[in-house]
Amino acid sequence: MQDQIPVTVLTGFLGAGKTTLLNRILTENHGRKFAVIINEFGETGIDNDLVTQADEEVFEMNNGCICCTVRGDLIRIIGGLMKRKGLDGILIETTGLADPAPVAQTFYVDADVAARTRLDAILTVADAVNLATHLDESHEAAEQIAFADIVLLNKTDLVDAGALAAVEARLRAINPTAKIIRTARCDVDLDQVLGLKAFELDRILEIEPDFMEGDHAHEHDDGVTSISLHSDVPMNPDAFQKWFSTLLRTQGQDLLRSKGIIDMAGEDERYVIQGVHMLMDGNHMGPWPEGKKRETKLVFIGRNLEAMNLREGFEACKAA
Ligand SMILES: Nc1nc2c(ncn2[C@@H]2O[C@H](COP(=O)(O)OP(=O)(O)OP(=O)(O)O)[C@@H](O)[C@H]2O)c(=O)[nH]1
Repeated sequence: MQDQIPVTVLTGFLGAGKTTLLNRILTENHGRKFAVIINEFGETGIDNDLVTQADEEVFEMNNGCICCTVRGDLIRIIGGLMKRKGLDGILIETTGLADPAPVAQTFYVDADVAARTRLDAILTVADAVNLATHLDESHEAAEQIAFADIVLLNKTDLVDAGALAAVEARLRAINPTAKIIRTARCDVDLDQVLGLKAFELDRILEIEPDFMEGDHAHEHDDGVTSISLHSDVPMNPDAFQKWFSTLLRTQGQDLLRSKGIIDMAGEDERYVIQGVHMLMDGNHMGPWPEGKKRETKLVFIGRNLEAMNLREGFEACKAA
């Protein structure tokens, strides 16, 4: 029998810090070789560009939610990876809106995948600032916590001790057994999150008795949609910053997540913009990769997006 490759499923609500953790894992000097599979919500993939391109191969799946339509793709990608030599592990980053159960199920119900891989742990990143709201508004957020073997209670730098204790109590009420690790920017020792042999089928069967029975029907929060915007014309930096920050300030409740790679007129480097509700981050990310054309890609995920005139606002930011 060949060694089974350990698989870590990395989940957590939109903007919690999954890509931040992934980058930490990929850049640490551990000498291990991982393959990374990323599933994003929204037709334009941004995370692939935001993940530090170490030696790892990154597979993107953008044409549907990993827990529904793309399971076939997932099985195919894993099937291809099985043929590789020297792979130490597979990391799967799910969309922030995924229910992790069907993803975990893939490692049991598909015979080939089950023979060659071992689900090591479901690792959930929780946003200490927004978790309570997400739990109130989205059942996926609760499922991500319920199924976790490990929870990184992240963004501890943004909340005070009382708020942190309250959110941890809420986590505990949903999942009494997961190990909870408090982090800022997912600063965790990798031995605490990888190679744990933490996933236990019995515990999952207690939460979801029909886990092993083929396709697992589940519903998504229909109110959440995404809009992807694209431009080959550079953006006017002042106009863009003003539009984006006003948007987050006024619509941040409904804008669950926004992120983009922006081609700012007159600037040599790529500009990465990130929003989680009203909080915004913007940074230069180095020069455009050789052979890659300069272009702007921006994705918004949230509720009531149609009413925000996103396309019109974006068009108005183009440099003349
Ligand atoms: N202040 C603070 N910001 C953080 C922390 N962790 C992540 N961020 C920021 O939060 C934003 C979202 O982080 P990501 O790692 O992209 O989150 P994600 O879960 O991958 O997001 P999606 O995949 O889009 O759902 C980025 O701007 C990060 O820099 C943290 O602990 N503290």
